[in-house]
Amino acid sequence: MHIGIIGTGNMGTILTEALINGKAVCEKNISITNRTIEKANRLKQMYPNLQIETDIEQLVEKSDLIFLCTKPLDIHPVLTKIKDRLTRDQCLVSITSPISVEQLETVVPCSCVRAIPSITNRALSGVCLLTFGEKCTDVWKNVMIGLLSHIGKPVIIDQQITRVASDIVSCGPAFFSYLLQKFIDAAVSETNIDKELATKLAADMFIGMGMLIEKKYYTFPELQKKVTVRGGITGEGINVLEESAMEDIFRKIFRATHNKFDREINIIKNQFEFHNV
Ligand SMILES: NC(=O)C1=CN([C@@H]2O[C@H](COP(=O)(O)OP(=O)(O)OC[C@H]3O[C@@H](n4cnc5c(N)ncnc54)[C@H](OP(=O)(O)O)[C@@H]3O)[C@@H](O)[C@H]2O)C=CC1
Ligand SMILES: O=C(O)[C@@H]1CCC=N1
Repeated sequence: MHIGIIGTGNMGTILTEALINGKAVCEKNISITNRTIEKANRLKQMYPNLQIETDIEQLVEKSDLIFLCTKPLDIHPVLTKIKDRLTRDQCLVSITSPISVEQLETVVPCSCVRAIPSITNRALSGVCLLTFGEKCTDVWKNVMIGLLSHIGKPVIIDQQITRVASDIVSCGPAFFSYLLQKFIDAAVSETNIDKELATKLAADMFIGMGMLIEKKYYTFPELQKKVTVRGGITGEGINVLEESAMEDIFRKIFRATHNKFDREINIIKNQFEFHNV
């Protein structure tokens, strides 16, 4: 199987690296292209057996499975360019949330999949969210599940929970590293610890906590209960969190991402409706 990757920005690069490092596919069986071709060339310096294609249509013709890794508004123009090169036997995968598999299916004749990755997939960990198009064949469904199992846990989701699932899986690493950064900064400004040590301690704590969850030793509530000794010090900190309207903050985050999502969906709807006129 030959894989084509359109767009080697942030996520296209991470996906390529993860597929190679996770031994999902050999370097030589991946072709990459990018609007600014230097970016694709940089990736080839790391993985010399990758194939570079300057012509997007040629990349599509030689690939069985094509990942579209551009930003949402760049997807429709790319689809318009490649649709006549795609055949029923191929499979097209979009990695962005505001474009549905149904929309992809209105433009291209092949199997369509949406696979929303997470930066955690770079460490061959975390979740990759999958939604299959109506016309996606069982063969391609199995290929996708098998392939993504090399870089994380594929989880099939319903279209209607796309945004919230993506908030948790894909935006989550940004949200929680932001909070961790604030935790470290406060430790440094309130005490005598230096930033380097505070960062190392916090990172190792986070990794350790992840292992506890992975090994299913504790659930999140159990973890809190075990650490919060009655009348002890952790409880003082938890009291501060409880008084800080944390729930409100997270509700606001989900509202903000969903509002942005709705705005993007409207712009994209116009692109696709115009196409189908
Ligand atoms: N960041 C994340 O954690 C996640 C991102 N996503 C999704 O991934 C997608 C990409 O995001 P991200 O990688 O951060 O964005 P980037 O801007 O880093 O990458 C997009 C790339 O697409 C290239 N591109 C645009 N148009 C074309 C074209 N016509 N032909 C070839 N290449 C093209 C751009 O080229 P150029 O260099 O010229 O700009 C750029 O390198 C988004 O839709 C996002 O929603 C999904 C899950 C997680
Ligand atoms: O399309 C998405 O939902 C992803 C999540 C992080 C950035 N983009």
